[in-house]
Amino acid sequence: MLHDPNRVYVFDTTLRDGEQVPGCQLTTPEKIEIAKELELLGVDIIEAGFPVSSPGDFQSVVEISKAVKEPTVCALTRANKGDIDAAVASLQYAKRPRIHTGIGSSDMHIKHKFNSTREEILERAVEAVKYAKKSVEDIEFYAEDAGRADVVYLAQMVEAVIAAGATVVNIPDTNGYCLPDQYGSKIKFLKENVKNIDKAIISVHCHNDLGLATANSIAGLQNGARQIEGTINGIGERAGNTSIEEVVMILKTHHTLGLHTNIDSKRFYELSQMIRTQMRMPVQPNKAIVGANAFAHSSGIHQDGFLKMRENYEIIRPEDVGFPSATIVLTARSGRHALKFHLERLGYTLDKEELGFVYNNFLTLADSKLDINDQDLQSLMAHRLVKN
Ligand SMILES: CC(=O)SCCNC(=O)CCNC(=O)[C@H](O)C(C)(C)COP(=O)(O)OP(=O)(O)OC[C@H]1O[C@@H](n2cnc3c(N)ncnc32)[C@H](O)[C@@H]1OP(=O)(O)O
Ligand SMILES: CC(C)C(=O)C(=O)O
Repeated sequence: MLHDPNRVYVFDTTLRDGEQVPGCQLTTPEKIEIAKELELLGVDIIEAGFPVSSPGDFQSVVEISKAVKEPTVCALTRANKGDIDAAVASLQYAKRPRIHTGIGSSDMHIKHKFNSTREEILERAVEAVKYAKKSVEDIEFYAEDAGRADVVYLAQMVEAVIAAGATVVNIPDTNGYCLPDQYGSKIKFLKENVKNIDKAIISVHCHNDLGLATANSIAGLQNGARQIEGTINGIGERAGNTSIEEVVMILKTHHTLGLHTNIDSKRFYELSQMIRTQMRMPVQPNKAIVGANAFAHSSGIHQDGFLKMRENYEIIRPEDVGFPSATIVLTARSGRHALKFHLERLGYTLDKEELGFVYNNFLTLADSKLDINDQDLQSLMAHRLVKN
């Protein structure tokens, strides 16, 4: 069913799973602004909300459906008619509507959330897909907590929902439990044992409770999944979701994987800043790809290597993700090459002896001051050794 077997579809859930984060709730106009940016980024699917959850979320899905043209607009539901009816109504203006319905698939959820049995849950899953299919062609089914589900039962569920009309089957590691090889093996098993699997796309939706969301998503893609679900900045329930910028840049960096997306990665940094501001959720400075220090070189050995050839210490070019530029930060761990670089930038050319003198003064200052700025350098130069 896929035209290009190496194309990975990007499903953004910043406005749904991301927005579940305490303090990150957005107004409809804010969501529309973000949705338009996601469209420019090139995401294939925008999960716009959970329409039954509140009148505001319902209206957001309506307005996002009107505001974007290219991406599929998706609405989340539980496996019941009321949720699905609300989703159908909210998607009435979407050019490409998708309903994302599903139910728990692990014995933990079946017994302790639903007080039910595998058989009953399988029936509810199939009924929900069939019901949604009456109104919308594109149906994604999520097998919640698939990371902890018995793989044989999971395969039965996946086969049944595809037969009922699901076009995408989402295998979420809802609790961020799996190791990459376990998650990859689960996807491989489904690919090899579900007899109608070629009629649907397998999607990966991973959480970051053990810091493995991105690694697990990649393992899923390596084993046959072709849709990845995630958020900008990795925000999401608890420890967050897979970070879209990480997955996209992994695929771009590792050509041997042979996979590609439609994402314009040069937009990542700006969008990350926008999400940070609008959702009031700071980005950790060491966050891969978009963190403030992602391209900051601060120790002498690295700075020297970077100045000789940037690829010594950069596997991604900042411009490829729209990051303003790499920086050489002067600290007490910097060496003479970094100091010389900054002094030359300010117009000073020093010989070895002069540089050594200024460097010693620089170290004394840097031991007591965290951030050495241009003004500090000017002041150090005012006291430099002047040769006769
Ligand atoms: C895996 C995910 O769904 S991630 C998305 C999580 N996002 C959210 O929960 C945000 C939106 N949620 C909400 O606004 C509310 O929880 C609502 C409107 C959906 C439901 O609210 P309430 O009716 O008050 O129920 P509450 O949230 O307390 O409990 C959830 C109910 O849904 C049931 N449920 C949970 N998941 C599913 C599912 N996938 N399919 C069918 N029923 C489900 C639970 O068993 C429980 O039912 P019960 O009352 O018979 O025990
Ligand atoms: C709705 C589903 C896909 C989800 O968010 C999860 O399982 O984590």
